Amino acid sequence: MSSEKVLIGVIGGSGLYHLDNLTFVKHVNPETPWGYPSSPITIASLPSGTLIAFLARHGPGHTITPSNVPARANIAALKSLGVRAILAFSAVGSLREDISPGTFALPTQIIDRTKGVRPASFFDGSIVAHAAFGDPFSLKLVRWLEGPVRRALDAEGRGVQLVTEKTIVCMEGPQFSTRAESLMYRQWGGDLINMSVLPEAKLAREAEISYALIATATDYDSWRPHAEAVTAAEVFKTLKANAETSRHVAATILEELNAAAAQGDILAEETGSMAFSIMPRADTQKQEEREKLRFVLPEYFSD
Ligand SMILES: CSC[C@H]1O[C@H](OP(=O)(O)O)[C@H](O)[C@@H]1O
Ligand SMILES: Nc1ncnc2[nH]cnc12
Repeated sequence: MSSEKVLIGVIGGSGLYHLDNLTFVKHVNPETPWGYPSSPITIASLPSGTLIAFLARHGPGHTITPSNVPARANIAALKSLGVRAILAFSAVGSLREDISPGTFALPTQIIDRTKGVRPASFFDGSIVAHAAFGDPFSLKLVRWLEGPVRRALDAEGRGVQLVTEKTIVCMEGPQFSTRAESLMYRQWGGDLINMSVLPEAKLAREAEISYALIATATDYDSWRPHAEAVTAAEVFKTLKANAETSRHVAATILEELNAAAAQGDILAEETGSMAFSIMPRADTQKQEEREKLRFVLPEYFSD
């Protein structure tokens, strides 16, 4: 564990393997009870000297498939550094005509289409917990982000639009969806699609970390009649510009985000949220399981 606490963690997705305008401090690679994170975590300082943590979800050279991202180690490692709020970025497909490639979105709902092959809980032994997940993103954090992200996009001057209140489908991959699936997700109410927001968002909730996603649209997936179905080449066309804009957004808002997290209100929904989710059998809990869980939730599993 680090002695310097870092409140804000940033997870970079496809195309976003580093941030700009930060002073590099060090790399850390905490071993967690769930293994090592996707990559060493970069600790960097903002102009004020405030530290933030950056983690590349697929590794710095994009060598980890969405199904193999060590999400438990990633979230546990960030929590061990003191992280209380995560701003995650993701390249996503659009399921709506008005969300054109290049658009940024702050989703508020998720439809889970992963296939049960990803470990999705810290509670996989005999200590049972049922985290609330009706609102899978931290709504206070999402609402807070709207203004600063919109202002950052306006200031960049590329005309990038921000849309809110959207539903993201998380599919297993690594292959993209069929046309029939893509059409079905639209009927279900999906607006965006990726392969990464789960189990990341679930694990952040279990670790009592406020979590929000900036979804950056790269393509129209495969639902449009008479249009090509999505290919990786199509995604790559927009990925670089989206990553540049993501870096601009991060550089613009992180100082303010850290100040808001330090003040506390945007963390309020998640802090303490697991207190009534863990089945109350402390007397029978196995010591080795308590030790593992102490790594992410010291509040509930300290002796
Ligand atoms: C490169 S296309 C599919 C890939 O991109 C997204 O990654 P991330 O969410 O980490 O930006 C999507 O979820 C898939 O993993
Ligand atoms: N169409 C798509 N489906 C799933 N994940 C994606 N990431 C970027 N575009 C995607």
